[in-house]
Amino acid sequence: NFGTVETIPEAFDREYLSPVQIGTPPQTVNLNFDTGSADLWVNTNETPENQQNGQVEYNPTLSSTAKKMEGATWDITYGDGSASSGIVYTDVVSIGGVTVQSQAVESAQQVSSSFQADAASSGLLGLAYGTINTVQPVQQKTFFENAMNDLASPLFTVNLMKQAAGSYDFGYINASEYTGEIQYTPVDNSRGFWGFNPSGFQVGNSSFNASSWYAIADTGTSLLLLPSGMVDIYWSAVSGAKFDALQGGYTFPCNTTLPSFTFGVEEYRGVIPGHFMNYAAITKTTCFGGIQSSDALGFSIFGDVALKAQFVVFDGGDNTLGWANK
Ligand SMILES: O=C(NNC1=NCCC1)c1ccc(Br)cc1
Repeated sequence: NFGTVETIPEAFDREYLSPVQIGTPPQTVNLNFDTGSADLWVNTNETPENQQNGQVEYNPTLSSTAKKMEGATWDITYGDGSASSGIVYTDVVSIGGVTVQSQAVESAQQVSSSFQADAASSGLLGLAYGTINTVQPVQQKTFFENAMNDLASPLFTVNLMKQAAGSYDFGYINASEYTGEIQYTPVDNSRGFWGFNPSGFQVGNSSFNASSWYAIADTGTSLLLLPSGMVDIYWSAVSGAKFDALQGGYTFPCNTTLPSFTFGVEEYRGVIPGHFMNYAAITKTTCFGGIQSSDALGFSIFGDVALKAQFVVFDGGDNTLGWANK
């Protein structure tokens, strides 16, 4: 079978939320689909009231198919320092018509401040490899891994949009969502991520700089995080741009016209329009850049700033990533 679900951007395209049905009768919660992690966790009736801000909850006691996973716990810390932890149930989970009968659904008994403040998001749905799922003592599979063998094709596609509804498709490739040919490239999943080797980059219409490095495709990270050498070259082309230690990255005058950023995947060239690199206004006149350094993280992240300019196939059958413009 196959299915599709819409994904809606929050302010500044900071994150994208998609409706997920959990339990019997189905309870719908909006979750942040995250190809950079592998836990499906939700705010529930067990999440302390003082750690919530109106989020919609999943209540396993109201689901006839919910089963507590005795003795199981989870505890996750994300790359931005946010964290959550709790206990585990299994229940029926459906996304866009694709159903997994017994999915590990992790109930949050503790969530950190950024999750507490995010009223629209009821939790995260991990789409990385289950080798980095945090459930103990028995590690659990992701929704995609549980669904994969029943899907028409063992893949999902990500079509994020700038300030507009996009979609996650499971089990099929919708040719109307991209232009040109899809460039497939091998995935290095040794760290549990959808890792790949970009082949270089280009700022605006200048020459292409061939270079091979390691990066991950991560829908859960908002920005495009690259080695500082590339980031410095990009922002050196923007008059008035500067590294602002107080803001923790490059800022630039909001009225500047920004150059595009092109990345290579083998011979393919993915183009990110210049205005996608304006992440958010800090003041009326100063804006925060969407391309920032990944040096502190250890490797590059193609987050939403890059992904919303692309159609990306996450193929769990042959462990490849497919890239196309749109
Ligand atoms: O945590 C990561 N991605 N997902 C999310 N971030 C914030 C909430 C969800 C992440 C993954 C790999 C690396 Br390297 C850095 C960060």
